[in-house]
Amino acid sequence: MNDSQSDFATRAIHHGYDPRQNEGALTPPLHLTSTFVFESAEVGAEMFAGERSGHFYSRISNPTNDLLERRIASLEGAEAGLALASGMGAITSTLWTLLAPGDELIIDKTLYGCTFSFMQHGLTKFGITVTPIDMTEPQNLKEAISEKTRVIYFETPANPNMRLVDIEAVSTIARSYGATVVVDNTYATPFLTRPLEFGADIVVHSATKYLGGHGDLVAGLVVGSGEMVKQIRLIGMKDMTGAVMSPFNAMLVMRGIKTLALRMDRHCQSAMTIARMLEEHPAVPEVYFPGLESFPQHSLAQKQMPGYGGMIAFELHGGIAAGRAMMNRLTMIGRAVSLGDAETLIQHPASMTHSTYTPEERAVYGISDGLIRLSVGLEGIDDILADLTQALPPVK
Ligand SMILES: CSC/C=C(/NCc1c(COP(=O)(O)O)cnc(C)c1O)C(=O)O
Repeated sequence: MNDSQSDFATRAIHHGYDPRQNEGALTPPLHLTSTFVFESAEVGAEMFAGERSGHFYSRISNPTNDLLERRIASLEGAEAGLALASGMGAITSTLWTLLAPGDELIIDKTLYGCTFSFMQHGLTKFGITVTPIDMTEPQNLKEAISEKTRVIYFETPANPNMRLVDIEAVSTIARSYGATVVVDNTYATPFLTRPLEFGADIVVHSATKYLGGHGDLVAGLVVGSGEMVKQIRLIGMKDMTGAVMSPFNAMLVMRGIKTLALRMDRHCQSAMTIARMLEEHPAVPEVYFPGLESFPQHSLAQKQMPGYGGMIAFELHGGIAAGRAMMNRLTMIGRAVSLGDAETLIQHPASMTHSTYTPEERAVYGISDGLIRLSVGLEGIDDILADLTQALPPVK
């Protein structure tokens, strides 16, 4: 861990909380309350009118959630944050706030399945033009963007095929048209990439993944400018989706974030080792991992995510039949969707997380039928390697 990462680790544990202001309690209090009592009727009216700050109903704000929001904002280098019920809650609350009929949303062609479905099969029903492009080539954005473009959205690395988007290049183009850049930073986390530092406007997370880090919650987060986050809170979350995070989950996400730096270091180390093993294995023709010199965007990875993360995608000779057989031979690694957990997990995007894409869409959007996705966990690296090696087709 370098100095800035050390500072990151400290803020992940301490930012925004002082035990001396909480009767010495080492950990923040959990405010399991739906509503808050007004000291007078007038104060209640002032709060609803936005003339007085404070909490009055947990669908709008809650003190436990508030601390998580300030902490994730600090880690992402943002003015403000917002806690939501799920990653999809974060994404939908954000886009319902930013978009209106007649607007255009330009997306990268590879997104998490439900995100793609919300956009391509959802927003389009409400008069919003959704334009998928290969955003790994900024020139494609220059050709696609127009005065109607309101939002540009992508994941980097993309779930599931690991493609990277040059945040700085895309943000520069977007800014010249006044379009808002929204980056889903679930795969990298702010430990590796802080998109706002490269010019993005908003970051969304499935906190279900690395931030919670223990497979025991579903949650989402948004960070951005104070004004932008206020709009997403009061329009998108409060009124359009209602996708609020329970204070209990906020407490669990804050507990997860305390060890994020440690866990990401280990995820990165183990994934690098496993990616190299897969690259050498004769049964594996393709491995997609930003840390490999053979990765097409390796130099962009070095600029944008110096630790390369814990996610790997690969293919086997023999396609999905060989992939399924391999997955079914695993004994420790779990056959499960989701990612970023202590447990190593493996799954088949085409029939699982990305089954919302039609086969034709998958072919266009870079999700091959044989692709396998691996979320490298925190088990002993020798045990992960041993399980993978015994499950892969034997080396003749
Ligand atoms: C049913 S598949 C399990 C979920 C998976 N992904 C979720 C996800 C979301 C949405 O986040 P939630 O709403 O917290 O699940 C947003 N953004 C990204 C990059 C994601 O990967 C998955 O296994 O790829």
